[in-house]
Amino acid sequence: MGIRTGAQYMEALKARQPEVWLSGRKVTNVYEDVVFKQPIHEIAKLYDMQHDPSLQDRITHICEETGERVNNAFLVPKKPEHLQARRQVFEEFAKATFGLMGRTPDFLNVVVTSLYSNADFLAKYNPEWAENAKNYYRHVRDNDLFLTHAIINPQNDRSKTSHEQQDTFTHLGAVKETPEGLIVRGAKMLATLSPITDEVIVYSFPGFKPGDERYALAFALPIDTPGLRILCREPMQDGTRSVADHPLASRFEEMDALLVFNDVLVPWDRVFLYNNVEAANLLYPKAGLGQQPSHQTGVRGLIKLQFATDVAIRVADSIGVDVYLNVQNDLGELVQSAESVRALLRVAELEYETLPSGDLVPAYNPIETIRGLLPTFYPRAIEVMQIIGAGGLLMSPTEGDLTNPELAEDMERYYGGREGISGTDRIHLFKLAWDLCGEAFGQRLLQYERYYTGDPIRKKAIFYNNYKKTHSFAMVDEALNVSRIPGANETEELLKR
Ligand SMILES: Cc1cc2nc3c(=O)[nH]c(=O)nc-3n(C[C@H](O)[C@H](O)[C@H](O)COP(=O)(O)OP(=O)(O)OC[C@H]3O[C@@H](n4cnc5c(N)ncnc54)[C@H](O)[C@@H]3O)c2cc1C
Ligand SMILES: Nc1c(O)cccc1C(=O)O
Repeated sequence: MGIRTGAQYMEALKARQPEVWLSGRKVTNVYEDVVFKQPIHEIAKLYDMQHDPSLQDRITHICEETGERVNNAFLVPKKPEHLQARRQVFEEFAKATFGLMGRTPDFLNVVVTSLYSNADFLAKYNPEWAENAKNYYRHVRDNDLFLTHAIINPQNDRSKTSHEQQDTFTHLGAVKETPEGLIVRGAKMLATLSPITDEVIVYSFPGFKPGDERYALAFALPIDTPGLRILCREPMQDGTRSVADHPLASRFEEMDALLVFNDVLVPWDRVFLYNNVEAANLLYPKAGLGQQPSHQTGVRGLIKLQFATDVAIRVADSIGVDVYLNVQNDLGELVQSAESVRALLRVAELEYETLPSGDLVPAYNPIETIRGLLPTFYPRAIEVMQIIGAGGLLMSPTEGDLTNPELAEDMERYYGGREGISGTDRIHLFKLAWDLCGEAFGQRLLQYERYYTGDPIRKKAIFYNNYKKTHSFAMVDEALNVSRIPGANETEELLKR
């Protein structure tokens, strides 16, 4: 089939009935549910972009294996232009959502592509796992599927490993093997957008200990597989808030969910890893599951940071406060943050690494540096927006007030900004800013940037340890050697005199 349209994506949603729980009710029709309607629409637009003649060649390509047109997220980069092609789809999808939707289809499609291109890693442990991963990639690519993922154990007792939790099956683990496949039980989080996806892929960040064998798992399933329960967090939008009052929150909310597997059958051909602590711990670093998606997260994160920066600048300008040095200083800092990320991304792509397989990946140090910086750059952008908008952020009336003729004069006189900014302009701008920096929606976006890539502190520690292991420290050695040149100390003595 190759690239789907938005309508085809929505048809697939309508045909499915996953077990979704939301605010104490079982959702009987995901497609028609008010909470999911708008996000479904936003995802459908991305699928339609693949058919837009002005974008198609930028974000899709003809698959060598099938001759069909597929998304660039499925491209295995073999030359620098492929890396650029992949970036183009990340960029276009992120621009269409202002970088606010982190788990658009391109994100996990890169993860699956990475599993495919690193299938040799799996083959070392079990050739069937490698074949399964490769076939799964083809299935996702050729049907243009939208995946969610759940790679984190629920936060029960983080000081204990999976097999040490009070209940054997709190964390997702294998119960038994059957001729058809594995039976799995327990929970995983934090499956963003899961109710409106086609399939789920489950694997883990490293951290397994001996004894955790049953939890060392990786597999994929259709989202409506019997026994798979999706427990949504409280929605931030009820689907009825207007686009005028909440221009971002009403459109881009990504539902997060806990997945509970109640003795779910995973067919053997969907198992990518099982019962092997070493393989599970090495999967993320050795199968490119960090370095390849980080290209998508870097591009998307940059666009989100640029958007927040631009909103902060427009807020400051609208009320004439960017004539002040302190405000210019804060806004200059945000622009420099965004420029730093933009430069790092460029370096990561230009100084790409070539793997032994011949595949190209963005350079590790700069791409990983982006991941280390975004968890502080983005919250800072939001803080600056709050500081500059100050009390005005809490003064916005509603669309109802704006459209009531009796209030029209007040709206223009008291809500207008500096000369040239009407009351209506300023109200709309401040509502946009409040969605980002005040609403629960905006707080989730901030939490996302802090944690989407795992614990930022442990991630930075891993980065440092890698750096230390691979860096030569030649300058320090050179400086030490010079000071040991015979007679060097005598020269110093002479110079002192
Ligand atoms: C909005 C959002 C969307 C997300 N979407 C997804 C998704 O779609 N799929 C998915 O799988 N995951 C998703 N994640 C989950 C994300 O991967 C995790 O939040 C992240 O890995 C951190 O894990 P945790 O939340 O369990 O925090 P924890 O690991 O429980 O950490 C909690 C705190 O304890 C500290 N801590 C915990 N353990 C240690 C330790 N061993 N050493 C030192 N300090 C420790 C941490 O520093 C942190 O401050 C999402 C997260 C967010 C916030
Ligand atoms: N955050 C990630 C995720 O959820 C899956 C795969 C990779 C990452 C990452 O940031 O490296």
